Amino acid sequence: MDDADDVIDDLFAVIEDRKENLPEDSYTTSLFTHEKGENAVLEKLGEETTELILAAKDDDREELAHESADIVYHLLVLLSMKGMDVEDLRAELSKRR
Ligand SMILES: N=c1c2ncn([C@@H]3O[C@H](COP(=O)(O)OP(=O)(O)OP(=O)(O)O)[C@@H](O)[C@H]3O)c2ncn1[C@@H]1O[C@H](COP(=O)(O)O)[C@@H](O)[C@H]1O
Repeated sequence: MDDADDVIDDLFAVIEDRKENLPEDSYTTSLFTHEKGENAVLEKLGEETTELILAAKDDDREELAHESADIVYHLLVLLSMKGMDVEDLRAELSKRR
């Protein structure tokens, strides 16, 4: 795997590190410690999915890529919150091939 292939695994490792160490000035930490609990990340996923749909309707490929990345990041945070791993996602996708 080259650097680009590693990017999702690397991002998940950063998220796991934030969960364990809760550094200040980290957006990821703010999600793990949010007073709304997991609802904060669920709300973000809802908002960003709406933004993704609007970008698709506008045929705005740059915005579509931006919102896709926001969704993948927040999805990985959600998996981490649930004690799941990026491997669970990979396994589920592989099963469907
Ligand atoms: N991939 C992401 C990532 N994607 C989105 N976000 C944050 O998610 C929030 C998205 O919420 P909003 O859509 O409301 O954001 P916005 O600023 O209004 O932007 P728009 O979507 O409206 O353009 C923003 O604050 C983004 O900074 C992310 N924050 C962090 N990461 C990754 O996580 C790593 C660790 O980040 P920290 O935990 O902040 O150190 C970073 O190095 C990145 O690799």
